[in-house]
Amino acid sequence: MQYVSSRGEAPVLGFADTLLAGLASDGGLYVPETWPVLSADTIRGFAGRPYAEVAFDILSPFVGDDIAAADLKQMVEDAYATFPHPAVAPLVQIGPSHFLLELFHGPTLAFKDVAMQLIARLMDHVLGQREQRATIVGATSGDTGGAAIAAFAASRRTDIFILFPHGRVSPVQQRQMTTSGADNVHAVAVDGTFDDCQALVKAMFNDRRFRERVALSGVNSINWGRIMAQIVYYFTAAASLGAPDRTVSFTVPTGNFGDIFAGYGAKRMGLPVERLVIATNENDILVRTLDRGRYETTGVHATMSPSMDIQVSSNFERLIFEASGRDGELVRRLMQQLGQSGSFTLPEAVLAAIGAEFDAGTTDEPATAGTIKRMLATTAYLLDPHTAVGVAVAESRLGREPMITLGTAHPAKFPAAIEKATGISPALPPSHADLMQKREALDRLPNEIGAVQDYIRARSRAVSQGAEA
Ligand SMILES: Cc1ncc(COP(=O)(O)O)c(C=O)c1O
Ligand SMILES: N[C@@H](CCOP(=O)(O)O)C(=O)O
Repeated sequence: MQYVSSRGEAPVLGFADTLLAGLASDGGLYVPETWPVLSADTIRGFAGRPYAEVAFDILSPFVGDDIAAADLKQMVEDAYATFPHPAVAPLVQIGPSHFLLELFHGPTLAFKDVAMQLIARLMDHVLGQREQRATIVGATSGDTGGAAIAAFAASRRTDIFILFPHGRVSPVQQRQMTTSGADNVHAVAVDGTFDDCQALVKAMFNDRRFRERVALSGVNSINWGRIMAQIVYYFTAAASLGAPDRTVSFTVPTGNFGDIFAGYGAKRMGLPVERLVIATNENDILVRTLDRGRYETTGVHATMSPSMDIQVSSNFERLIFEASGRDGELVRRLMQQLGQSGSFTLPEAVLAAIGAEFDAGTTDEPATAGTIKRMLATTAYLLDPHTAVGVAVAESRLGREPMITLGTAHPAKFPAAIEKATGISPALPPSHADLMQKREALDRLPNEIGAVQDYIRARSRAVSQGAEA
């Protein structure tokens, strides 16, 4: 399988190079040159099979010959063995035709573990084959960072630098990033928002000299490996409800648009999906864009679902590329306008193509808290605030087909918000029992690219070893 950039100017790469590249050299995001399509019989056959087996079948065409099948199989099995739940991503019924896909049974209690546990293994494998080291950078609004650190702390070939917005992540999220004790892990609190952290990461990728010097790689959902791994659970969930003989819809709590783009990918691969519903908190840029065709950043609001406090939704670029018939020149122009003025307007045909596949809805803070409280009272199910945004939006869009809302985090990651909504303070699972007692290690940096690059240059072993093992 080959991968092309959404901006059309970067070299076409194979899977292993795409995985290590993170962002394309023209600033675009990689997508597969063609979407593999699975037959109805293949999809039907996923029902009831172990998650790791289904994952191997779905991921194999994306990986192609770059990794031997036996190695890929082993890495997939090892990745999902870290999930204590036997189903990995179980489905729970919360209404007559409404289901929750619980994606938070991994090591850091968030859906990010599903992809991160796998791509850490894939990257170490590829780096090992090449006898190289890499410097991983990531921006996080809370969950990506913890999941990446948990997955890469055991890596022998990477140093990982995670930038998070100072004071804007929950205490549990912060401690998941600052207490690993691993010497290849660097947690950095930046004086800024998540969007600032993400802009710093993209600026580092766009600085060719720096990128080459430190052998830069990324683990945000700008990396195709993340999206690829997240496609799998759309298939397992839908197949368990009767797909392909029954159509389903998905509602996805959305920030950076990676998770819902994976749902779009599943649809392109043949999964019968009626609607993909984007659910946002008060940071509703995507809802406004689908309504009016104008993508316009307005400044970020802090909410009780902090991991979705995002304005620049990176993976929307991948969708524009697809919805425009893969017009890299258009994507380049729109992204340039976004950089210059903080906004762009979608051509009507592109907006119509997006509207044909996606719905979007937003919910405010009182409604999110009300949903957590009501769900607890009526079903004894405790939602985390991000999942609650999804449930609130999904409830206004239930149709004849089953609706699957993605449960993206465990409520115990956000105890203050849950306690405020319900009066209950959820306990962390036993795997996290000593988290709040562990010693923290972090550094604080200004929102300045020079300061961040100096920090990384001084600590990356890819630099001191000339990007070689
Ligand atoms: C708990 C939680 N829910 C939802 C999201 C939004 O997912 P995405 O950024 O892929 O749209 C995130 C962050 O990405 C998250 O951490
Ligand atoms: N919500 C995310 C933001 C980064 O998203 P990613 O999926 O692109 O890594 C987080 O929790 O950090």
